[in-house]
Amino acid sequence: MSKLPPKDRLKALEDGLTKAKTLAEALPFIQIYDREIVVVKYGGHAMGDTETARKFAADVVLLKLVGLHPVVVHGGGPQISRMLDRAGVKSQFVDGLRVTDAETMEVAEMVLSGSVNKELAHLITAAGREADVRGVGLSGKDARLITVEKAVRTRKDPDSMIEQVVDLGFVGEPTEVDPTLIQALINAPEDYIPVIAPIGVEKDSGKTYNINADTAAGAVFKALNAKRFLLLSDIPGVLDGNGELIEKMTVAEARKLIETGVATGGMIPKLETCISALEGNESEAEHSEHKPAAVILDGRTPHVLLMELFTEHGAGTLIH
Ligand SMILES: Nc1ncnc2c1ncn2[C@@H]1O[C@H](COP(=O)(O)OP(=O)(O)O)[C@@H](O)[C@H]1O
Ligand SMILES: CC(=O)N[C@@H](CCC(=O)OP(=O)(O)O)C(=O)O
Repeated sequence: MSKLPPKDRLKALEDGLTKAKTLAEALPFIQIYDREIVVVKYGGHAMGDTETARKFAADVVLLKLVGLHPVVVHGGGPQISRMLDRAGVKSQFVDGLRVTDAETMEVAEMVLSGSVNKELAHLITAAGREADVRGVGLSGKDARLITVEKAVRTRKDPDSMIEQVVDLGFVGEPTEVDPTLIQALINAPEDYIPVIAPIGVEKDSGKTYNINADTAAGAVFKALNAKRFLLLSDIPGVLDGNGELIEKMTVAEARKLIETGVATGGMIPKLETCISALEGNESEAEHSEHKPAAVILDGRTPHVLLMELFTEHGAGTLIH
C-alpha cells in the first residue's frame, strides 16, 4: 500500500476539498437547468484542433449527465473554405453569408454533414462511452428538421446609392423547424445528444440550401423553447467600439451595434440571430425568474460551457 508523505497528503486533501467545493457550488445552477434544453452553437473557428473538440464533447456529455438536454448545432465555415481552396473554388461573403453556387453547395454539404457532423457525433459518443451517452449526427434535411426559403439580401450601390438585391445563390433562411425528431431523442430513455449540421431543404424545389450556422441554431433554439442559447466562437465575446468586451447587453443594444457598424462580418448574423431568438421569448421572460438568454463565448477557452452555466461568473457577452 502506497503512503503519501504528510505534506503531500495535506496538499491532496486541500485539492480534493477545493474540487468538492466547486461541485457543491454548482448545485443551484444545476437545479436551474434541470431537464432544460440548452442549444449550443459550436462554430468552426471554436473547434480548433481535435483536442479542443474532444474537450468540448466531454463537457457536452457532462451537461447531459447532470440532467440538462444539450442540443448541438455546429458550423464549419473555415473547414468549408479550406476544402473550397483545395478544389480551386473561390468563395465570397456578403454580410457574413457565403455566396453559395451549386458547386459550393456540394462542398459545403460534404464538409458540414459529412466530415464535421460525423466527427462531432463520434467525439461525443466516445466521450460518453462509459455512461452510454451517444451523439446523433443529423442535418436539417433529416426528418423535415429545417425547411428554408432563399435568403434575400440587399446592398446600396456605392455610385447610385440605389438599393440592389444581391443573389446569394443557395443560401437559406429557416422558415420552419420541425422539432419532432429532436424531441423524440430528448425524451428517449437513452441518453442521446442531437448534433445538427446547418443544411436545409427549400420547400417548393426540394433543393439543398446552405444556412449560416448561427441562424440555423437560433431557429432550433426557438422551436425547442430552449432555456439558454450558447454561441461558441473564437472571440472573447462582443466587443464595443473601443475593442472592449461587452459583458451584458439588451436586444435593443445589440441591434444598435449592427446599425452603427460596430458589429461587422460574421458578427452580424450572430447578433441578428440572438435578437430574433430572444424577441419571441419576451412575454414568457417577464414571468420567469431565469429568463431565456443568449451568450456569445470563446469556445477555445477550456470548459467555457461549464463556467458559463454552472458558475456565478459566466463568460463572454450575455444578451437578454
Ligand atoms: N463587434 C464585434 N465584436 C466581436 N467580433 C466581431 C465584431 N464585429 C465583427 N466581428 C468579427 O466576427 C467574428 C465572429 O464571427 P464568425 O467568424 O462568423 O464566427 P464563427 O465562425 O464562430 O461563427 C470575429 O472573429 C470578428 O472578426
Ligand atoms: C450561408 C453560410 O454562410 N453558411 C455557412 C455555414 C457554416 C457556418 O456558418 O460555419 P461557422 O459557424 O463556423 O461560421 C458557410 O458556408 O460558411
